[in-house]
Amino acid sequence: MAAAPSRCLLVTGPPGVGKTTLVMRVLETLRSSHPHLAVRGFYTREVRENGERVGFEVVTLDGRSGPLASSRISRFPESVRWPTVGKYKVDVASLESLALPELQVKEDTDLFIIDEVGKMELFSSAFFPAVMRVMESNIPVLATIPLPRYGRDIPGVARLRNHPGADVFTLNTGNRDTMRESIYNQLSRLMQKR
Ligand SMILES: Nc1ncnc2c1ncn2[C@@H]1O[C@H](COP(=O)(O)OP(=O)(O)OP(=O)(O)O)[C@@H](O)[C@H]1O
Repeated sequence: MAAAPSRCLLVTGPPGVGKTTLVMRVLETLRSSHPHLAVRGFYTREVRENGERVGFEVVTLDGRSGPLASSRISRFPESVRWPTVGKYKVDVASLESLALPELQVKEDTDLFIIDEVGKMELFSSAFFPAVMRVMESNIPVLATIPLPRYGRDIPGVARLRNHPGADVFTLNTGNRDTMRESIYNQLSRLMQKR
């Protein structure tokens, strides 16, 4: 008998390699082949003004969005010490209000999408425990994580990468289309069992 496919699929790769694009395309294909899937989760996308990246936002899979981080100082009162990543200040409360409800483990969910578990998201002390509960549930999950920098993972990310139930897919521009097919096939098998 073939081994059961892993239930936690983690996509990693250098910045801009196409992790979010892969996740969204896999989701679109899954939704057309399995129209009744209950998918929950979120993805993050850039916010651009006049061609310049000025921040990131969180978008839930049911279409709600809010800020994740911004380089526009005016959004952030000086009186508060905001966590920062590079030039961006991170709006942890906004992330939590959108992402945490999406990560609640409910048995009527067929698939979780978590894009991404990165430095900004991990400023929320509630975020990583919520991701771990998803990883340890019996519900399939497709998540993105950053590559280690200078050979070191962000601490929470290392736990996900080394999770016994996880398959890690490392993207580069040469393999991202075949990776997408493998990930789709693996998730499709998992969806048939649900
Ligand atoms: N398979 C692909 N073929 C052609 N272009 C692609 C492909 N995947 C992604 N791209 C393009 O590469 C750019 C970056 O893609 P994407 O945002 O998905 O990368 P990412 O790895 O999620 O980035 P980040 O590390 O910033 O989160 C986008 O402009 C996207 O259209």
